Amino acid sequence: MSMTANTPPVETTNTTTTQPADTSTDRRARPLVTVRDLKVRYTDDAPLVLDGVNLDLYPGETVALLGSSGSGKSTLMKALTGFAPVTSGDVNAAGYDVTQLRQKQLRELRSQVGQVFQQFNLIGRLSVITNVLTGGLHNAGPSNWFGSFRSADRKRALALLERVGIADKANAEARTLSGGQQQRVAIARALMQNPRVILADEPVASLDPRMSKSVLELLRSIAHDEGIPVLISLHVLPLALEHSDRIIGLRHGEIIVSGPTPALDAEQLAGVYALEDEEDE
Ligand SMILES: Nc1ncnc2c1ncn2[C@@H]1O[C@H](COP(=O)(O)OP(=O)(O)OP(=O)(O)O)[C@@H](O)[C@H]1O
Repeated sequence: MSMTANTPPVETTNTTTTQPADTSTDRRARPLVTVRDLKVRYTDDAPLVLDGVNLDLYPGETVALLGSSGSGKSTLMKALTGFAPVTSGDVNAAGYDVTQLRQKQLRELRSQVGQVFQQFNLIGRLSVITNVLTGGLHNAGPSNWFGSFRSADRKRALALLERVGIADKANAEARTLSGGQQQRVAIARALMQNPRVILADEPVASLDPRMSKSVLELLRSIAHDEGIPVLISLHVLPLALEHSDRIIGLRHGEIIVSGPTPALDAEQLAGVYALEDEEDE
C-alpha cells in the first residue's frame, strides 16, 4: 500500500513516530501540486513504475524526493509536466489538470514549471545572460526568438544572475563556468519563467560536496522567498536531511516514508535504500 505525502506526521511502513508540527510551510495555503493515486507504466506489458502515489506540494516548501535508482523519481517529476504516460490517477500542477491537457495547454503548463537538471542543459557557446533570457522565451513574442531581447528582460535576467550570485559572469560563455556556476545559471533561467513550481531532478549529482550544499541552499531560499514549492530529487541522504522541509521516500514506485524533515532521521529513511536481498528475507 502506498502512502500519502501530504500530511505532516511521519509515516513509514514500519514505524509510527510522534513528531513536531511542520511549521516550515504555510499549510493554510492551497497546494500548487496535487497527485492522487498515480499509476504509471511505460508500456502495456511492463510493470507499474509508479504505483498509487499521492503527493501535495505547498507554496514555499522544499521537498526532497529520495529513492534508489529506478524507484521512479524522474517519472514522478515527468508526470507533473505531462511527460509520463499516466495509467490512472489524477495530477494537478499549477492549476492544470495535467492528464487532460492538449498540446497548447501542455506548453502553457510547462512554461510555468521551472526545471533544473543534473547536466544543467545550458547552451555552452552562448553567454550566461542569453541562457537566462531563453528561460523567458515561453512567454515572449516571436521578435525575441532571434536575440533581440527587450531591455526590460535583460535587466531582469541580470537581476536574477545577481540573485544567484554570478552577475559578474553575465557575458562569459556558459561553457567556461564551473559546474556549480552553471547550475546557478540554470536556476536563474528557471526563475526567468516566473515559475509557479520548480522541479529539480538530481541537481547536485554532478557537483562536489561544497557546491552541492550551496546550490541546495539557493534552491531552498528561492522556495521560501518566492513562495513556490521546490521538489528536488536527491541520492545523498544527509543532503536531504539538511536542505529540505519535507522528505518523501520512494521505493519501487511507492511512497514508503513521508514527513517533515526535522522529524526524520537516517534510520527511518534506511528502508528507501534497503538492498533487494534484505527485502526478500
Ligand atoms: N521512457 C521510458 N520507457 C520505458 N521505461 C522507462 C522509461 N523511463 C523510465 N523507465 C523505467 O522506469 C523505472 C523508473 O525510472 P526513473 O527514471 O523514474 O527512476 P529514478 O528513480 O529517477 O532513477 P535514477 O535515480 O537512476 O534517475 C525504471 O525501471 C526505468 O527503466
